[in-house]
Amino acid sequence: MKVTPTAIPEVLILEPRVFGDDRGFFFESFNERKFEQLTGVSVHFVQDNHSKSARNVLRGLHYQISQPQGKLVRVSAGSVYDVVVDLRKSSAFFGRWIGLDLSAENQRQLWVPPGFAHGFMVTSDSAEVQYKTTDYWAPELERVILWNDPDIGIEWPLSGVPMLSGKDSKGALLAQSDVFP
Ligand SMILES: Cc1cn([C@H]2C[C@H](O)[C@@H](COP(=O)(O)OP(=O)(O)O[C@H]3O[C@H](C)C(=O)[C@H](O)[C@H]3O)O2)c(=O)[nH]c1=O
Repeated sequence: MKVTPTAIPEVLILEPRVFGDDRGFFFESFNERKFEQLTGVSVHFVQDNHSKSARNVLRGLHYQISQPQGKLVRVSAGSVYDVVVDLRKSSAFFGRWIGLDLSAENQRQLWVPPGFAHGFMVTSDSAEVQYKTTDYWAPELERVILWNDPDIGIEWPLSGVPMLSGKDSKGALLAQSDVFP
C-alpha cells in the first residue's frame, strides 16, 4: 500500500497493492496493521457505509460537530470527485478544501481525519462509495455546509445543476457554522 499526503498533510491518499491475474483482481481494501504502520494513525472503525448514486448527485458537505467521524473512503463502482474541507480553527488550512478523483479504476482511498467536512459528486453514470467511520452516526450532531459556499470556493467538476438532498440544499455557510477548536 502506498500512502501520499495531500496539500493538507493529515489528509492522506492510500493506494492499495492490487494483484491482477487471468481471473480478475484481489486487494486488501483495509488492513489495520498496515494502515497504522504506513500512516502513523491508530484507528478503530465502528461503522461501514455504502451508498450508490447516479451521475451528478452531490452528497455533502457533512460532519458531526461532536463525536466527529474519521472516514476511510473508497469507490467500488464508477467515479466521484471527493472533497474535504478543513474545519479546525487552529489549523493553518482552516476553510481550505481538497478535491480528488476516487474511482473503481484508480482504487484510490482517502483518509479524512475527524475535523473535516466531507462530500462527493458523482462523475460516472452511477457510483458506489464505501467508507469506514471511526465513530457512530449521530444525526442530532450532524451539520451540513453548503456545497457551493463562495468563501470555500470548491471547484466541483459540474455538468449542470447537481442533484442534492433537501438537507444538503439547505446547508449553512462556513461563516455561520459550528467548527472545531
Ligand atoms: C450517514 C448515515 C445515514 N443513515 C440513513 C439516514 C437516511 O435515512 C439515509 C440517507 O442519509 P443521508 O442522506 O444523510 O446520506 P448521505 O447524504 O450519503 O450522507 C453521507 O454523505 C457524506 C458523503 C458523508 O461523508 C457522510 O458520511 C454521510 O453524511 O441513511 C444511516 O442510517 N446511517 C448513517 O451513518
